[in-house]
Amino acid sequence: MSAQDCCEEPCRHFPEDAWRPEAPLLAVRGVSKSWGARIGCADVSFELWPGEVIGIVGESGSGKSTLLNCLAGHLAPDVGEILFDMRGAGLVDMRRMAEPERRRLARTDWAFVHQNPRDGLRMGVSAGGNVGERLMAVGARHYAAIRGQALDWLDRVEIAADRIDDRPASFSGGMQQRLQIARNLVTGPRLVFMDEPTGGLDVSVQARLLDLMRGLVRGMGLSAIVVTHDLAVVRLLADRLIVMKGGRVVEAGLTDQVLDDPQHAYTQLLVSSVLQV
Ligand SMILES: Nc1ncnc2c1ncn2[C@@H]1O[C@H](COP(=O)(O)OP(=O)(O)OP(=O)(O)O)[C@@H](O)[C@H]1O
Repeated sequence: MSAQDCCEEPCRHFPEDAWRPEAPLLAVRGVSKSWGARIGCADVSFELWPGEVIGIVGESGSGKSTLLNCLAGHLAPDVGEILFDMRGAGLVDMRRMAEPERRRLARTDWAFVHQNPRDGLRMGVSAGGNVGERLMAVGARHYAAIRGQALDWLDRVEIAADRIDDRPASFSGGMQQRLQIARNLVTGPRLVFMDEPTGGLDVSVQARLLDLMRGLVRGMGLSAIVVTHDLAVVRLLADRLIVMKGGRVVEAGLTDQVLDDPQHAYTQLLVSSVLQV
């Protein structure tokens, strides 16, 4: 498939300046991270393709967060390569990237949705400011345009326009999480990391958030890596699934295949422990 026959212009699956048919967006090769004798994650390899969502699942302590934090540059792996398809420069090893460049990526092409919205929002800044700030980080300067885009994004995440000047501390947990998503997606990042995005929310709030996230992910053709212990989240969001146990990948494949016909005993246990996925 080519950019021409993918979707309407501009095509987010195949951005013109980054179009390389054979290049994954992210290539992870043999990544390991330990704390002393304790394994965080061990020898993890996979590729993420443009427009693809990969879910990482496993029980508590299986290494999901360690891996995600290595991928997002929050932790330095002990060994292994994490290659990102930089615009115009091809796959670049993140370990060789200078810190300012990595920070610039985190503000522009990458986004990180934290489980706790307080970790991803500026609680002392208005909702509109939280969204606008990210736009300013990529060069937006025109106040009316920034406010207009912030309003548009608040609407997309179902936050009423009259809350634009309110601080997130006055929002419910679900609203805070939706605001964090708006802040992250407003600049159209090429890669989104999500750490338990629905964790800590009531079940009904989770369902609404998941529905919203699915619409945004599919509508924007986002590439994302979603860490969760909730199989319902990956069933709805992820094209492919990586199952971790004890820091290692024990099974990987298309989400429906892995969940409907799990091959590894641990995956079978995970799936059977959930009544309905
Ligand atoms: N900062 C740290 N110092 C020491 N050990 C750590 C640290 N962070 C994680 N670990 C260890 O690494 C292993 C993997 O932990 P990790 O948090 O990645 O698992 P997880 O699957 O994300 O768990 P959870 O779902 O509970 O967040 C665990 O044994 C954990 O104790």
